[in-house]
Amino acid sequence: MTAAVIDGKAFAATLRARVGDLAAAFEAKAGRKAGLAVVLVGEDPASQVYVRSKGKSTVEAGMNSFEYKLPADTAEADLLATVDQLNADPAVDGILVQLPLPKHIDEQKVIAAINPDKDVDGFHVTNAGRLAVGQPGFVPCTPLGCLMLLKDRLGDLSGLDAVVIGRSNIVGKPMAQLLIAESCTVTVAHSRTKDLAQVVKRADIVVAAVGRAEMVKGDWIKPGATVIDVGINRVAGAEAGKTKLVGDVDYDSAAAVASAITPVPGGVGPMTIAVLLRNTLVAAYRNEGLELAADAV
Ligand SMILES: Nc1nc2c(c(=O)[nH]1)N[C@@H](CN(C=O)c1ccc(C(=O)N[C@@H](CCC(=O)O)C(=O)O)cc1)CN2
Repeated sequence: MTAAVIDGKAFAATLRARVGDLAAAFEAKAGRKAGLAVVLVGEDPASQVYVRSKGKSTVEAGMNSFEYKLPADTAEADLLATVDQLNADPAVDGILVQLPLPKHIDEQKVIAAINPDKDVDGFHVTNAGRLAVGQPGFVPCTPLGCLMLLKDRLGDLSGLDAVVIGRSNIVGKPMAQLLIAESCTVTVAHSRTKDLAQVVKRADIVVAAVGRAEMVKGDWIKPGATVIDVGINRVAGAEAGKTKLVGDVDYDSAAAVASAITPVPGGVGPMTIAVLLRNTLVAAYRNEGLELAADAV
């Protein structure tokens, strides 16, 4: 079997276009644009790229982008003051603090300071709780993007066996919650899971979010399974001095067994920013008390 390639880049472009249409409708109804504030602390090169891309995509979708670039030695209290200021700003519907933060800043404290109704990253404990009990809130962008790709590919997920490899607050745990809500039978595996290969072999759906380059091998995959690779690992390329991006899944061996698989790059990654725009749009509608159909975006 050669797996179908799940084209996250194309899906994300369609989602961004839909958000753009609804952002225009929002502006017509509310008399203002939806707004996303992104805060970057420090000069991590990858974070700079992501933040630039978020700003550009936000503007392209017809929303306002507010960028705050703070030096790496910013005091935690000053970052918290910036978050407070954004919480109080009615032009700001969504707030995102780019992670990782410099080591001297307590990430959990900063996330806790964001108004949950502007927390378009879905990282606040209130939104984690809402997801766990099935209340409306914000769901972290990467796992929600994975779920959109899965539902687009498979339709109804109920009754399927799903294994999520990784238990982070940002991907693994919310991914498991989303799959439970879709009536999958969910196993959360991680670095200490015994017989990981055997656990993965049971799964109709594999979501790899473990952060280890090409760890999941093709002979771990059940024939016909759908494989979602969340990993983004930079490794040495074939040419001396060159690097390349690979996922957490050994793509070639997995693609020989799976029925469908996301590539890296071009799979889950582009969905993260598209879903961020979607969450910001939803925040704007909610903040203005405007109706947005549940299946609109
Ligand atoms: N506050 C947040 N911080 C971080 C998040 C997040 O969702 N919220 N996620 C990641 C980084 N991230 C967005 O911030 C992100 C990662 C990857 C991509 C992406 O499109 N990747 C491309 C490859 C890009 C490349 O060439 O390097 C792909 O996979 O095709 C977008 C956004 C950590 N921090």
